[in-house]
Amino acid sequence: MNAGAPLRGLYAITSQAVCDDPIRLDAAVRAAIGGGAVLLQYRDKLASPAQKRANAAHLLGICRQMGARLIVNDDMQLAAEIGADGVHLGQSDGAVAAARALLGPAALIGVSCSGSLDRAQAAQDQGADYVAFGRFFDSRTKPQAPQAAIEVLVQARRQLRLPICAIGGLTPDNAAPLLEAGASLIAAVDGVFGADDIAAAAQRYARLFD
Ligand SMILES: Cc1ncc(COP(=O)(O)OP(=O)(O)O)c(N)n1
Ligand SMILES: Cc1ncsc1CCOP(=O)(O)O
Ligand SMILES: [Mg+2]
Repeated sequence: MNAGAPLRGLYAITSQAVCDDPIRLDAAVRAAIGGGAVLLQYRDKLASPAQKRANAAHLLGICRQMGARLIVNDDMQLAAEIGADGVHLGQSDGAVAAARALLGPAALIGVSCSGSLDRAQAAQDQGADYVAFGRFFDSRTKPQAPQAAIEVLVQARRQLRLPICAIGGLTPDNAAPLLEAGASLIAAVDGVFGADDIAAAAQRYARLFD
């Protein structure tokens, strides 16, 4: 995916299990991008700062080689240090303005909005590049995340100009209505990285965008 290409397609987010083993991480991410993921998020809640830096830099190399873009979860400093394409910010991960000042005008800054249009409007006003809503379904990765209703996507599409990402329990079999409702990015952890055949799983999501 070229810098500046529309934010549309499969957004694969690393699972903790793949992050915990650098060799497995390499193979899994290559399979996900090979299968069609256009964005990769490095989400790793357990590694040491040094290991995270090494993993993130390694993933950036894979993304550059394979034509995907790398977003770092939570940590704008790490995104800046390795020259990632962007950062994903939840409610306690720092401000959009701070990330913009650190990462520059070309960086992709995503913001979690759960089910809140007000948060999404604020994120857009502050200069975010995409907003993420969810979880929409049961999620093995984050079962305690608050549930959002599909209708929020319809309203967000009407109200906002930013690309909309849907997340939370999304599979190739349940994601189509979310695209119809207004999402242009489908984010998945377990559906991609929990699959026996990661490339085939990614391909199934990617076909939703044909
Ligand atoms: C694409 C995308 N959407 C939402 C999230 C969740 O972010 P956050 O609320 O900060 O929770 P953690 O992922 O940090 O546990 C995300 N990471 N990516
Ligand atoms: C990080 C996050 N934020 C809301 S749901 C979720 C987890 C998504 O993972 P999965 O695709 O496995 O449900
Ligand atoms: Mg976060």
